[in-house]
Amino acid sequence: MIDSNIFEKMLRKNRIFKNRDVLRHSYTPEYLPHRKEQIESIASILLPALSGETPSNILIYGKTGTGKTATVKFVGKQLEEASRKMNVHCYVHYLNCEIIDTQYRVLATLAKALGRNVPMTGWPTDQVYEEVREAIDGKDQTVIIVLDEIDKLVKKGDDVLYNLSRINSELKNARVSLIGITNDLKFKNFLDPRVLSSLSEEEIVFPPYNATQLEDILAQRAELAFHDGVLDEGVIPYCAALAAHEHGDARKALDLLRISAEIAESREEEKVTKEHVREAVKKMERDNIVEVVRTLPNQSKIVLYSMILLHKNGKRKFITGEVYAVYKTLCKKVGMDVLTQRRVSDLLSELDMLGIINSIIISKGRYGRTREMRLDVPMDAVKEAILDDYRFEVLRDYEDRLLSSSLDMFD
Ligand SMILES: Nc1ncnc2c1ncn2[C@@H]1O[C@H](COP(=O)(O)OP(=O)(O)OP(=O)(O)O)[C@@H](O)[C@H]1O
Repeated sequence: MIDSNIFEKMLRKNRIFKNRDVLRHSYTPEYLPHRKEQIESIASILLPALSGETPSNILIYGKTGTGKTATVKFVGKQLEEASRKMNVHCYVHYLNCEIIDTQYRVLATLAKALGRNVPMTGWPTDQVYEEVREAIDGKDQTVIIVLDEIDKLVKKGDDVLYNLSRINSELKNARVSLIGITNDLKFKNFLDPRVLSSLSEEEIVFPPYNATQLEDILAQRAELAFHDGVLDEGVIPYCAALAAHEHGDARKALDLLRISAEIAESREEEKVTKEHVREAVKKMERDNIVEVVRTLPNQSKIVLYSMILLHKNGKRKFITGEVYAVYKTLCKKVGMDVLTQRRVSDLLSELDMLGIINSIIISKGRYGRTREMRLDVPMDAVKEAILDDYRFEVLRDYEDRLLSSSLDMFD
């Protein structure tokens, strides 16, 4: 029998997802359960925009995944819709300051959004600001500028916030209102007090979701994302409970649900079960640790790799001296400076704090104290993350030899 088309075959197997995109971070839902209060507060602050008045600036804060961005985008869309119907000019411009993170970029992005031809580098900042001011004041309009992750802008010491918070005094025809969003309240301490008082004319807090609220959010999204009857009964409550336990983060809850379903799909199973959720948790933890390992300084990577070799050699607990001996050999192999044992001990403390190793301090009576460590990571994934760095590639060939030579000394 001739095999049918590969895509058709794959599509037939895909019985889980009806629309995977609605579980992605980029999707803005049409309806936001449990954010009625926040939606109404923001809308009532912005309402004057529809009658040609200047809305107060708003500072919004709350932990990650509490729906700040989704809510502001939702209200912004509704405002633009209402203004179109009423024939008034209201526009919302959304900027993510994690990406657009300097005064110049903020102004140039705004200028472009307002139809001005400004290059993304090269002009004097004053000139770009002038373009923005002119473009805004070109007609009777209200422009709402949303600065998401506003703390990223402040940390770079930019005074764009100062300029934007004063722009209304230089406008004749138009009005500007700012909405700052952050999950880092400490950033207020770094803010110019004049900017702070202007920006926080109104403050709105987004509390974390509890498990029941997360269940509603997941259920609403699941209806769009999955074919009927695909989710086992306990799956949504389980994802919601796990995410509620970790700061009530809706993004985490949605990720858990999506990854659980992807695991079921990849195994060509017809239902998503709690077992898939448990595996999704492990996968997310593994991915997190691998991400942390990738960003470690090189010296820490070598220290960690030394422990992986010890572990591979059958050792489950090790002390600093043992790690140090392997570390020294590895440093020579990759041509890196050898740090003192004292420094390596500090690096071990850092790895402990990051949760990559587990260590306990053991008292040896009059011989002092020593640190006993165990590795607490998905070994192969972490090893690959370290060896991914081309400078450490060489260790791959040496692994077996290093194991037999450098560990002899502990026998
Ligand atoms: N009430 C809700 N109803 C439906 N989906 C929601 C709700 N709250 C959050 N979400 C979804 O959860 C995810 C995270 O939300 P959002 O990006 O708005 O959080 P945030 O508070 O801005 O987080 P961060 O501070 O990390 O940027 C998004 O996919 C969003 O669509």
